[in-house]
Amino acid sequence: MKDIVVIGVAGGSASGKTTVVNRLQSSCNDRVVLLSHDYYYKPFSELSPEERTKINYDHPDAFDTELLIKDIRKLKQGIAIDRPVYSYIENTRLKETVRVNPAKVIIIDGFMIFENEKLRELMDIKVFVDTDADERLIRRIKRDVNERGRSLDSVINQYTETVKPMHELFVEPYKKYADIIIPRGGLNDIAIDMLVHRIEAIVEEDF
Ligand SMILES: Nc1ncnc2c1ncn2[C@@H]1O[C@H](COP(=O)(O)OP(=O)(O)O)[C@@H](O)[C@H]1O
Ligand SMILES: Nc1ccn([C@@H]2O[C@H](COP(=O)(O)O)[C@@H](O)[C@H]2O)c(=O)n1
Repeated sequence: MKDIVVIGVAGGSASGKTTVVNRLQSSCNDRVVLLSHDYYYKPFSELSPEERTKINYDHPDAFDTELLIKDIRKLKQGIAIDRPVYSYIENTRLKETVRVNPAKVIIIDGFMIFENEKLRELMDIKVFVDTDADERLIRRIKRDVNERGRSLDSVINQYTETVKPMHELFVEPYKKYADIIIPRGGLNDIAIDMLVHRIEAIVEEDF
């Protein structure tokens, strides 16, 4: 039996990670499972909803990365997990969980997944989705206003106060660990096709 392969997909907020991962998943169907670092945001349930809007969500302390590491290790041992479900609208974890069964390829996505050494060491292939900051900001404004229930002012304040400075501390410096860098994000067909072929080759091997 071949080892399970873990692929990490990092890159700044709104760089196109989800778009890349969805395209990888749809080419490889149920042979690939996805765990997003964002599922593992701490619930901060001891704080009021108002207090939770003020948290720095771009700092490593906002995540329960130890739980993600434990869950990846279980999947690698062939054990199913129940992963958390996170709401960006309520800024907390929901009560339900989602069962994730082991698969030959595990994709981990998250803007700062290369920052944590223990997490990084679990990854066999590291991909960084690289998109200019101005494009990421425009995409983030549209997404957070349309999908995450945020006001324009709150998105701009959060970006200048935490997202941008934390990106410079915890995302950009760790790009050097990537094996593959995808410029321009989710619409880079050539880079995504190459990755899909690599993953297809892995899942076609004898299990
Ligand atoms: N190449 C692109 N051009 C324009 N918009 C894009 C592109 N790639 C992604 N988007 C949009 O930008 C937003 C963020 O993309 P997403 O894939 O969710 O990024 P991430 O997972 O890195 O935060 C989404 O609303 C998505 O539809
Ligand atoms: N309650 C939360 C939790 C996270 N965020 C922001 O989400 C960004 C990460 O998601 P991407 O899909 O953009 O990688 C991160 O930059 C956090 O600022 C939030 O706004 N609220």
